[in-house]
Amino acid sequence: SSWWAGVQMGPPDPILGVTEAFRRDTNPKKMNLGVGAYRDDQGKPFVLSCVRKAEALIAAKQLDKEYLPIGGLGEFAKACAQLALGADNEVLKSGRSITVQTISGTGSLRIGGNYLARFHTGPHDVYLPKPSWGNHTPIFRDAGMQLKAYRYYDPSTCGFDFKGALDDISKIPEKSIIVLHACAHNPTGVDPKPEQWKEIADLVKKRNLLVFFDMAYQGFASGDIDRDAWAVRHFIETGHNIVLSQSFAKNMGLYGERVGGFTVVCSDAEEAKRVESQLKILIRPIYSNPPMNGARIASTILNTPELRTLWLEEVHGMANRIIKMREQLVAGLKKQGSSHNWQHVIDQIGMFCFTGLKPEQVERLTKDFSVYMTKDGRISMAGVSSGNVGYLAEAIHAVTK
Ligand SMILES: Cc1[nH+]cc(COP(=O)(O)O)c(/C=N/[C@@H](CC(=O)O)C(=O)O)c1O
Repeated sequence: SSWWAGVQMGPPDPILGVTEAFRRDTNPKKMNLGVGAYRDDQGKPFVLSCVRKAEALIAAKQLDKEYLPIGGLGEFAKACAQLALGADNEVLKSGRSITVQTISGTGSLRIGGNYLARFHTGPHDVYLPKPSWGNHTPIFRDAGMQLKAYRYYDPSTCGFDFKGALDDISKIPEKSIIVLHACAHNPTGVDPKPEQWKEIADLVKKRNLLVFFDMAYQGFASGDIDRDAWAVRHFIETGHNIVLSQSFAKNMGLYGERVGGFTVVCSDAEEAKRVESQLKILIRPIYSNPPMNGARIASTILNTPELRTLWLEEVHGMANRIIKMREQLVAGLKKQGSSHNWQHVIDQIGMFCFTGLKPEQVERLTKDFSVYMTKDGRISMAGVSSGNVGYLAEAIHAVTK
């Protein structure tokens, strides 16, 4: 018989599989609110002009195609860490952190998971918020870690279950790993307020937990890169030696270029060197060294003043368009005569809106209206435009009245 007779047909990815189904739909009014990828008001993928300008600058240099170091493009890794921590952060000044370029955010989380599996001396339990990004679970599971959860989202308010989170975190065994979304929580769009972050930071310290920050939307949440990094910087300031994954997929629109970074904040520069050596030993037998193109683009943007300024304007513009769509969707639902309270659609932040729709309502939206979203009722607001927001309001009202 064949080698692979025993291989089962697996299910489509909960997020990326939505796009596959969307592509097969022939309804001209179809809407893809599945994958978290930005679209402009014409519903088109958006390549930032700072990216195009950076590409031209790079092309003009006629650079070679030599291998990058195992840890990636040095100027990118440095700029990546400075973006997250702030250029004047003592961690960077004292050289007590290491940042390696990774294959976007997913690659960063996976390298991080593999690193923890090999070197973390505490329990190999990774506590995710409930709910979290769907891919977090298979990433850490396949890295050999155990998955646990802490309460995060309150379905009754469509908001943050602060009390539940504190209760659960206060019971997490010492030295366990806790994953925190730095900003624009996926899938709920619900972020702790600064005061709540402060309490979480104190409690995590008391519990002596290892913090794994996932920052995939810096700048994209509020439109302000420093504001979106506030929690990461607060935890570091209050003495947490965190690990951090970053992605430039969304905030620079570099989805397919796969640009990301993984950072370990250490006790001192000597420890950072030892950690760096082990990260390189771990990466070398996986993909040896990362792809250069996207890292060169991101590094050129971050390190060229006028491109950085242009980028900040563009990322602010993307965030603003999403916020406008939130407001227009709620206005549309009111116009339809919906009696529900949709305030959470406006209050939530970042790419996603956790609508609160039940699976059967999601099912009807797809079947009757060709509106595609993940089963948990998450919609990527980036897929909403002034051209289709009215139709979306009509569809949501139809399945919720
Ligand atoms: C929280 C979070 N972290 C990391 C990633 C990884 O992205 P990368 O492209 O590897 O840098 C994503 C992507 N989220 C969107 C896309 C996806 O699922 O892959 C999404 O939730 O739709 C996240 O939402």
